[in-house]
Formats: sequence, structure tokens, C-alpha cells
Amino acid sequence: MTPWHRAKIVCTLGPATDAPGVIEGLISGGMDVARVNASHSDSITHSRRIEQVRRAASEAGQPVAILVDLPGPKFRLGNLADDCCRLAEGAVVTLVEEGRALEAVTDDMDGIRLPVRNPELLQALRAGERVFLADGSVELCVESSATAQSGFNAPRVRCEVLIGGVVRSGSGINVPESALLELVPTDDDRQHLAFALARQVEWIGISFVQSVDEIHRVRALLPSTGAPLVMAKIEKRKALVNLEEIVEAADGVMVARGDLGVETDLAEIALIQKRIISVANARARPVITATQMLESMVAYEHPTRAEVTDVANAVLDGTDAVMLSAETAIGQFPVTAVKILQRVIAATEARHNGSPNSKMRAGMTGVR
Ligand SMILES: Nc1ncnc2c1ncn2[C@@H]1O[C@H](COP(=O)(O)OP(=O)(O)O)[C@@H](O)[C@H]1O
Ligand SMILES: C=C(OP(=O)(O)O)C(=O)O
Repeated sequence: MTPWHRAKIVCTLGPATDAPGVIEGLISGGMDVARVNASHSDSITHSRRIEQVRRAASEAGQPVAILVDLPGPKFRLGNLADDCCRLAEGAVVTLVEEGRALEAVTDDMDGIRLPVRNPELLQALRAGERVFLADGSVELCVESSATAQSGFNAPRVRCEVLIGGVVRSGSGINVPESALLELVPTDDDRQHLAFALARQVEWIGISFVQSVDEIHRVRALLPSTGAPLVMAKIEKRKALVNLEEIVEAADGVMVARGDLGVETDLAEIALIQKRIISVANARARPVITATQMLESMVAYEHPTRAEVTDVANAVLDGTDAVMLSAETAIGQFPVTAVKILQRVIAATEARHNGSPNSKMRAGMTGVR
């Protein structure tokens, strides 16, 4: 048994957690919260995963809460032919609308075609604008806009790859200066919220919160009794301006470092994390530190020294939980990743038992 007061572990469910025995392994390894990222997979799959976690948790006699993370107004790539694509620096990439006929597009002009789920984004991009993919790991520069190429039968935006890397089906697209953000909750969020309420999940995550307004609008959709707790994901510059009120209005917050690292200055991420944690600690709101905690473990069995140090530092900062994303959702070593988190948390807390939030942490897994 793990000590009840330790920092909690949140694991994102995905194809990798569908393999036999993995959910059970995550639970015995120390998973406290299972996260369903509503941006990926369909509702039948989400339902099956939630039921599987609840069954395995009940058999293990360990509480595991469910967090349904609403997508928010995030632009995303569509499905890629091989699910994954490597973009080389200097290559030409053409962004096209997913599912539209593209007969007028010639391959040699086009370079690599990447489908985009949001046609309004294609119309809005202008020459010279920067586009970031997969949490900013790939950077594009728009060479010619959809308007400039209006002779084609479907909108297309030609870009040059400035920083290369790997993108996957559904990878996020950030255009930090774009004013295109829809109102949160979006129509899509409302559907996922109805799904989450029907399954009586313990937490819902609101993406791209910028002020308390988004929290109030989501709360207005919740039932008066038995509602899930509301986690505000801090990932926009404006959320940092309104941080204190947001933390006050939410039941918990997430340091969503993936989007935060693109939407703000990456160089300031460590300081921003410390500030969010400290504001949450001061108001007794549980805080999750998320994204790329053990990223190399998506492909390798051992984490880097920098990654385990990052986990330990988050615990020392006072985080109440650490989160795995791709590591458990699509990684090759999901159970090992959780066990490593558990070991690092235990080793760090054995020497620094300084968290003021023991009772609050216990509340994170307030399973119904
Ligand atoms: N349920 C899932 N199905 C397929 N892939 C997933 C799933 N969840 C996560 N992933 C993959 O892991 C990556 C990191 O996970 P996460 O941070 O939760 O997603 P995102 O940043 O795309 O919202 C995603 O970009 C995606 O490639
Ligand atoms: C957790 C995050 O959100 P998402 O998975 O929606 O990118 C993040 O941006 O760090």
C-alpha cells in the first residue's frame, strides 16, 4: 500500500492501456486518477475504458477517480495515413481540409499534405504567420494563405517546416496570436460533458480557461447535486493574468505545460509552474503538474535524469499530482512509467515531507 498523503498520479488512458493487464498494472503501480482525453478516441471506447478502470479498481480495493478532459477550442490535425509522419526541416507542407476532395492539388507543388479538422483555421492563416504542431515540437511558417491559393477547389495553405519533428493523427495545432478561439465550453465540449455526467465521473477538465467566465459557464451546465469537480487547465497567457480568481473559482487546477509552452515563453515555464502551484497551495486547491514528465518513456524503458529531476522538483514545488500523457496513452512502457513516478515521489517525499495539503490530496480521489 502506498501512503495516503503522497502526491497523486494521473494516467491518461489510450490504446496502450487497452492491452491486457495494463490497467491493473497502472493501479497496482500507483495510479490514483485515470484521465480520459476527450480529444482522442470515440465515446464507445471512452466508456469501455472507464468501466474497465472502475472494475479493476474495485477488484484491487483501491480508489481511482476518473477525469474527463474536455477538448476546448483546440485546432487539430486530422487522421494521417500512417497515423504518424516525420516532417524534415525545410520541407514543404500543405495544410488541407480533412475529408475534402483535393483533385486540383498536384503532389510536386504540395510537398506533404497534412489534413486539418478546422476549415476556419485554414481561412484565417496569413503568409508569414507561425504555426506550431504537437505542443510546439514542430514549427511551420505560412508561405501562402488559402486566399492566395483560391484557384483550388478546397482551401489549402502552403507552409515551410522551420523546425522538424514527428506529428500524429489528432496532434494539436497552436497559433498563439490567433483570435479565432471559440467560446468555452464549445458545442463539442457540451457533448463530452453530457457523456461525463452520464458516467458520473469525479472530475472534468476545462481546456483553455482564460477567466472565471469559462468556469461559471461550465458550472451552469452541471446538476445541483452529485456534480463532478471542475479542474481549470491553465494553458493560456490570459489565464495567468487572472490566475488568482480562476484558482478560487475552480475545484482544482492543472499546469498544462504542453499548450502553456507554446502559448507563453517556453523559457519561463518553470517559473510559471512554481507560481501556479504556489497560488493553488495558498488556496487549498489541488494542482496537477502535467505533460512530458517522462516523455522519453514513450519509446524507452528508462527515463532521462532530467525527467526524474523534473518530477522530483514538481513535488518539491508542492504539486499535489503529476500526470502522464502519451507515456501511458500510446507509450511502450506505461506500467514501468507509473512505477518510476511512484518511486521518485516516494524518494522525494521521504526527505521532504513539506506539503501542507495532505487532506486535500486525499480528496483528489474522492471516488463516488
Ligand atoms: N486516447 C488516445 N488515443 C490515441 N492517442 C492518444 C490518446 N491520448 C493521447 N494520445 C497521444 O498522446 C499524445 C499526448 O497526449 P495528450 O497530452 O493527452 O494529448 P493532446 O496534447 O493531443 O491533447 C497525443 O497528442 C496523442 O498523440
Ligand atoms: C495537458 C495538456 O492539455 P492537452 O492534453 O489538451 O494538450 C497540456 O497542454 O499540457
